[in-house]
Amino acid sequence: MPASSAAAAPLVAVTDLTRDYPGRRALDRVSFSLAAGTVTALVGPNGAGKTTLMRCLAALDPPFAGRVLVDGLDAAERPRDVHQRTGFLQDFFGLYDTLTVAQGLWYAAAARAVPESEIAARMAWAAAAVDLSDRMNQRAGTLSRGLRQRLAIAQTIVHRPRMVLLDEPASGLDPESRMHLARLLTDLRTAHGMTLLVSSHILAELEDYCTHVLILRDGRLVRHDALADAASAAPERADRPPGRVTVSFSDAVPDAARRLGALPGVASVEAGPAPDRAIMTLTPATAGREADQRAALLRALIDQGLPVCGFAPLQRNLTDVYRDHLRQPNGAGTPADGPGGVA
Ligand SMILES: Nc1ncnc2c1ncn2[C@@H]1O[C@H](COP(=O)(O)OP(=O)(O)OP(=O)(O)O)[C@@H](O)[C@H]1O
Repeated sequence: MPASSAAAAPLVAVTDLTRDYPGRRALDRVSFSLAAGTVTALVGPNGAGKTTLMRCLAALDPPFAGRVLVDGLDAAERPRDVHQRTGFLQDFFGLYDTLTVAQGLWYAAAARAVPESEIAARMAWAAAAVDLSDRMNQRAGTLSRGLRQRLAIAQTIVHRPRMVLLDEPASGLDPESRMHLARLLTDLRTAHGMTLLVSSHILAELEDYCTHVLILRDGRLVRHDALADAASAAPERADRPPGRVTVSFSDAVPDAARRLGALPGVASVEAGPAPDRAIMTLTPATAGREADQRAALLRALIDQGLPVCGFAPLQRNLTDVYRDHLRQPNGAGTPADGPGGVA
């Protein structure tokens, strides 16, 4: 269990959650918990069950079997209480086109039982969070696709929920708005203590703000880890991905690919992105000997008289972790509730 999640009490506890649609099992005995104050990337191929899981957590769909607890409340028994603690941005969200931004925010806050005396302050906060403060009087139906998305996010968080579920929140946003969204989600966690579950097919984007990753495949949970642990814990198997290092030189190195490729322990060399930089893929090392292998390579670079000014192992990122799991038969990775799981 990652140390980072050990101390915090779980805000969400899911046990053996199973959900069927006619003729199809969408979730199959899914168990995990989300520590308060974490941001979890929910990833998996199309049809893996991500939206179904979010709907069950949001107490919109009752489980066929199993249990969902949010803040200690059973979602099947107390759905309205769970609604008040939850903000859910669905992938196909609806807005009332004839309402202005302010009216939409007021309606969302009132529907989530925010006391009337607090609604104006919450509306101002949510509008500022998504950079819509100057459009309070514009009708939703006249907003662009990206602005509608931002309004929907503001409506999702206006009641300051403890748990926020966002299904593809970045779709339709321009690059600047996506960066803004990443900052907002980080802020919701760090400044407001919210717990977030975010699905997206753009893994690089999730990496900017997620602390954990949860991988679903065919309705089953195949991995749930703290992101740093998931990225460093390559599974012990024959096709374990080799290590990579990035090396910078203070001057361009002539004939770099040949010279670097001839060094001991180097399997291949990618030039660039600049002429004074290279990415080197190492030959497979015995588990636990990767650091020795890198030390030997650094010594060899210096012995060759190469002007090394930077040398760093390339971290495996979320994309690598995900690709790893897709390569395994039936997507079987570290069991979600095994040693690598998050409690
Ligand atoms: N209303 C429904 N009736 C029948 N089957 C459904 C229904 N909703 C979802 N399913 C099926 O349940 C499975 C899980 O669907 P879900 O929408 O949860 O997947 P997802 O991971 O969110 O997919 P995507 O990435 O494409 O949005 C899929 O096989 C889907 O076809």
